[in-house]
Amino acid sequence: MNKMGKLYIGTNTKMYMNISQTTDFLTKLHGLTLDISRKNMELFVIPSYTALNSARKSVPKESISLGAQNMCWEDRGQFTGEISPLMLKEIGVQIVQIGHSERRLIFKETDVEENKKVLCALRHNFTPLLCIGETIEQKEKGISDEILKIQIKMGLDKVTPEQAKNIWIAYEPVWAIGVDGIPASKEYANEKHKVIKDTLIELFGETLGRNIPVLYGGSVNNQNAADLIQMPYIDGLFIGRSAWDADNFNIIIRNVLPTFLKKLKLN
Ligand SMILES: O=C[C@H](O)COP(=O)(O)O
Repeated sequence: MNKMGKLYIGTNTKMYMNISQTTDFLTKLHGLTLDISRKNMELFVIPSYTALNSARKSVPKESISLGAQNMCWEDRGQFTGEISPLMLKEIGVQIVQIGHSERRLIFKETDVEENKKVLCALRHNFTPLLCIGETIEQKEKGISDEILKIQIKMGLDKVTPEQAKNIWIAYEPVWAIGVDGIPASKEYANEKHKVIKDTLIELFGETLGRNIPVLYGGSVNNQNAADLIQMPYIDGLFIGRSAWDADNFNIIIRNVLPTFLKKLKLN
């Protein structure tokens, strides 16, 4: 577990919410969670690009951190259709999601490209949320651990220990994500989180490596959220569908937080 004592919990709204849906969602979520101290919780939402500017104005950044779903690794230039770090800076985005499996699989992004984005995000003082995870084929071949290690080592290539303090990792097994996903068992997820932590420790040393937050994502819901968070190597949850209704997200947060705080006390 990370030693920062914070529950990391957030959602990526993928390509589902327009501007008003996003601001309504954020405003409601902010109101519902006002009484929860942010000392113990980092709450974040990653909306569509078009909604980001209005989203930032709709809720205080101290309440809900905002992230972009992707970012170009160059500041400016001939990159039609891309969004630069400077454009995200202008809006006041804090997090940049990098390498979601939908980017890797549908848009054929590679570990080398994810690494360029990670380095660029760090250069601009964003928190890169690097997403990693094995496909079902890789799992069945028994190479999940190797895949995770490659995605971490390639994705974080040339990241200095100082920069590593600002990184978050999301472990999202591809077979667990979305409408056809099967949630990973808490034991399986915990085992893979340990592989990830061990790899981070190998790269950045015991203290730094251990303190990089590793979040689990993939069919998290009201039923499995608290079970997942009680596991020693799971620092947070990265949720899709179950978090897109603010009331439901609030229920998940309130289910998870006491379990997380209890785990903190035991450590
Ligand atoms: O970015 C979030 C993940 O893809 C998880 O989505 P899901 O909870 O709908 O499976």
